[in-house]
Parts: sequence; structure tokens; C-alpha cells
Amino acid sequence: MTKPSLLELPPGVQLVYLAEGGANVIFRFVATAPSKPTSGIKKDAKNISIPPPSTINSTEHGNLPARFHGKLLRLRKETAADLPYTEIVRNFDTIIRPLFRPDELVDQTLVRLPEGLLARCNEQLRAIERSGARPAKRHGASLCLTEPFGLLITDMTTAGDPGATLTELKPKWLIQSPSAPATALRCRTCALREMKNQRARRRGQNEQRSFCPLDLVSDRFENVLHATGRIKGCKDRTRLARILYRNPTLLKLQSHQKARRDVGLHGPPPQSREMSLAMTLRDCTMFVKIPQDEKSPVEIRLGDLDLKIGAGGKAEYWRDMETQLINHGWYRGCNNQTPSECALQGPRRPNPNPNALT
Ligand SMILES: O=P(O)(O)O[C@@H]1[C@@H](OP(=O)(O)O)[C@H](OP(=O)(O)O)[C@H](O)[C@H](OP(=O)(O)O)[C@H]1OP(=O)(O)O
Ligand SMILES: Nc1ncnc2c1ncn2[C@@H]1O[C@H](COP(=O)(O)OP(=O)(O)OP(=O)(O)O)[C@@H](O)[C@H]1O
Repeated sequence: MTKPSLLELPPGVQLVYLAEGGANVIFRFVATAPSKPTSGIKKDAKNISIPPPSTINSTEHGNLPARFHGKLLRLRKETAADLPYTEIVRNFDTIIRPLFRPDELVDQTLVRLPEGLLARCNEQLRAIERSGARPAKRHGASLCLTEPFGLLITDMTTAGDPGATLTELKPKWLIQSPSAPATALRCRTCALREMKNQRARRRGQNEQRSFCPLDLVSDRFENVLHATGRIKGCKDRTRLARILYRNPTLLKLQSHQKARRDVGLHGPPPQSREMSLAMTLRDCTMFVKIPQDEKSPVEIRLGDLDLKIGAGGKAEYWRDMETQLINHGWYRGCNNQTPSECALQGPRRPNPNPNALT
């Protein structure tokens, strides 16, 4: 069988910073008309290109080859994990892809990078940092200069459809941790958030407010509505709740989590492939692109499904978190100074055995 030929980015490609996480930076392609190759591209004090927002939102494809339309470029940061994109893509193709339909996933395809592109992007990151537009917690991080590839990923932004809105959420743990106490009044996600918030309060930092994942997969619409009211950036909680209520992709994610339920303190060895997959499925991002017209289809895809690895201290971190949540009363809700969002406390508590006759 012949291997599909590897994509290459054209040498003159123009990119603009979109967003970043702890391990990757996302860039948008900027279409430039061949006659005016850098029209509208500003230079900052150090002569680094920063295309203006009007170019960023352009729906024109200009001289960009067709196979890059509707795509973003994901570039790898220098991190302790140091896992090459070839391996990330191999894990994605063999372990993650078979679990979902293609239209449920943010696709990712390897693309070879032209010489000098990473150095230029690093300059752009520094320029953005100086301009104050880079999130403070990401300052100082740069792209890995030895990574020869980038990933072309499905563009879930609304750039091609300005009337649409994008909601981004992390569904997190859609079932309780098996090692949580039976009498728990907090799910794994709410317990951990409350623990982190107490630390943040002590340091004078902002607390994180979010929804309870158990509400998101509730079979009661009003609980899903309760959750969508707490999703950051959600402009129409009722419409989003209608979209997410019994949503097949969300329920599929939950059922994959159920099939890999041996997490927490029990189950497979913390550095095993099974544990890696179980934890990956509990830390992905759901992108919901909602068109203005209620009759047009909504696009829902899961992203950030890079297989986690237990090495490098991660397995110990997972185990340590669970031990703290159990031993310091976070699952039992003993430390709370503010009302809890968790569905396990109060009238929204899910029925532990929905099939049981009452
Ligand atoms: O530990 P958690 O549950 O808070 O999840 C971490 C995430 O925190 P958040 O969901 O935003 O509160 C965290 O998200 P942020 O970087 O804080 O946005 C990461 O996703 C982290 O995974 P990794 O170390 O990048 O592989 C996540 O770590 P693990 O899923 O590997 O535990
Ligand atoms: N396909 C996409 N369409 C639109 N925006 C995206 C897409 N993928 C990522 N983003 C944006 O970029 C951010 C960072 O991307 P990504 O999740 O790939 O980074 P990461 O470093 O892997 O994250 P983490 O910190 O969870 O490890 C996302 O939170 C999101 O805002």
C-alpha cells in the first residue's frame, strides 16, 4: 500500500496567533492577495508582523491553497513531555479516532513546516506578549524549534460565518470517580475545583466558576439548563441547553468514560495505556459552533484529545489529587465557604440506579 503523500506548508505562509494552551499554540492562516503580499500587515517595534483583526476574520481565501481552507495550524510548545507530533498523531489515529465518527472530532493531520517558520512564530509570540495580548499564565513559553511538523486542525472559529457563535467547554468527568466515598456530596470535577479555589483564595487569586459535569449529562432538561447558565461565554443558555440535552456525542463521551471507569486509586497501573486513555477522555474540549439561523445544523466536535502520558510525574499527580480529595474531605464537601455547584448536593442529585423500580 502506498503511503499518502505528506502535506507541506508553502514557504511564504502568513500566520497569526489565535490562542494557546499549556502544550500547543494555535495559529490562523492569513490570506494575502498575490499582488499585495503584506497588505494590512503591521510591524511592531521590533519589526514583527502582526496582521490586523480585519485580516484575521477575513472569509476570503486569497492565495491560500484549497486544502488549508477551514483549517487552523497547531504548533507544539517546548514542554517537559516533549512528545513529537508524529507520535501524537499515531496515538490519535490508532486509539482516539476509532472511538468517534469523523464529524465528531477536531481532525488533525501532519503538515511539514517550512524552514524558519517556527522562529518567526516565536517572534510573534514575544511581540504579542509585549503588546499585552498574551495570557499572563502563558508568558515565557515558546515553540519547540526541533519539531519539523505542525498539525492542520478543523477550524471551529466563526471566521467563515460571522453570524455564528462558538461555545467551548470541557465536559471533564461525566461520571463519579470510583474511589470517591459512597457518601460523596461532590463529583470529581467539583471536588477538585473547590480544592483549587480554596488555594486560589488563600493566594488572593481569582476563583474558577464552572458547571457540574453531572448536570450536563442529566436526563432532566432543567439540569442541563442549569449547567449551560454557568458555561463561560455562553450567550443563549436555553438554545445551548437544547443542543446539549441528550446530545449523542456527549453521551458517547460519557459511555467511553464508563467503559474506562477504573480511574482514581483503583484500576490499571497509573502509567498504563488504559489509564492514559481514561484520563484523556476526561480532559477534552467540546467545541459547539452555533449558526445564527436556528434551522441550520450545529457543528459539535471534540478536540484536545492528545493521548496523555502517565510518565514524567503525571501518574503521581493523578494519584496524589485523588488521595487529597478523599483524605481532606473535598468529596464530602467539608471545606466549603461558598455554595457548591455540584449536582450531588441537593435536589439535582442523579438517581444512582436509574433503571431501578421505585
Ligand atoms: O487536573 P485537572 O482535572 O484540573 O485537569 C487539568 C486541566 O485543568 P482544568 O481542567 O482547566 O482545570 C489543565 O487545563 P489548563 O492547562 O489549566 O487549561 C490541563 O488540561 C491538564 O492537562 P495536561 O497537563 O495539559 O495534560 C489537566 O490535567 P489532567 O487532566 O491530566 O489531570
Ligand atoms: N479546532 C479549534 N478551533 C478553534 N479554536 C481552537 C481549536 N483548537 C484549539 N482552539 C483554541 O486554542 C486553545 C488551545 O488549544 P489546545 O487545546 O490545542 O492547546 P493545549 O496546549 O493542547 O491545551 P491544554 O492546556 O489543555 O493542554 C483552545 O483552548 C481553544 O481556545
